[in-house]
Amino acid sequence: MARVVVLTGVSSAGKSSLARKMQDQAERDWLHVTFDKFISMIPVGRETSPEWFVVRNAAKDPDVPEISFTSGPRGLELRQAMRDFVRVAADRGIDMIVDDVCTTLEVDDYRSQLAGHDLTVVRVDVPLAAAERREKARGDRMIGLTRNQAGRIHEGIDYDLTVVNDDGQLDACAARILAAVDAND
Ligand SMILES: Nc1ncnc2c1ncn2[C@@H]1O[C@H](COP(=O)(O)OP(=O)(O)OP(=O)(O)O)[C@@H](O)[C@H]1O
Repeated sequence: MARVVVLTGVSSAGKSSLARKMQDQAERDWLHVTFDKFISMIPVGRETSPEWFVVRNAAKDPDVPEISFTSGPRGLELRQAMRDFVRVAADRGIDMIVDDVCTTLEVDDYRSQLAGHDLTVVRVDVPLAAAERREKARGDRMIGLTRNQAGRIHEGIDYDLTVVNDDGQLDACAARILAAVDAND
């Protein structure tokens, strides 16, 4: 049985940062599996297309940028392939921290594929203002993606744990998740 922690939250919530912090803090070796790496395997410049991932202006107010990012047919297959990979690696006994932006569909699939493993699904929350500040500061993110995800991704999901990764809270959030996983042992 493997231990798998799925970190889900809006873009710039700090999922990757948290995963790396958990790796630093933990004594055991966790593999960090991130959707960013799967996207980076697509030929550069072709990531956004009707086939892979579709970017649309979703602004309700012209002064408030909002961008929707949805999967085309190959994007859906790639997302499924990432979850399949997580299942295969877990079956081989590899402990993983997975960072992904999940809706109910993805969380339900992780739960069904990882039945028999020790799975903890964590909502990585953050005040929208802090996430939007980070989104701007990063310089490599589409402005308005965080706001669009914040309005829809958490609906109907039953989380095992919620952490609020506000500014300065990275160490504490990582420690809290690791403690929750250890408590399952
Ligand atoms: N607790 C924190 N305090 C301050 N800055 C933070 C905190 N957590 C993350 N950040 C910063 O926020 C930015 C986004 O973090 P990160 O890449 O971890 O987010 P993410 O949720 O993985 O985003 P994406 O889904 O877009 O990949 C980074 O610049 C990171 O340094």
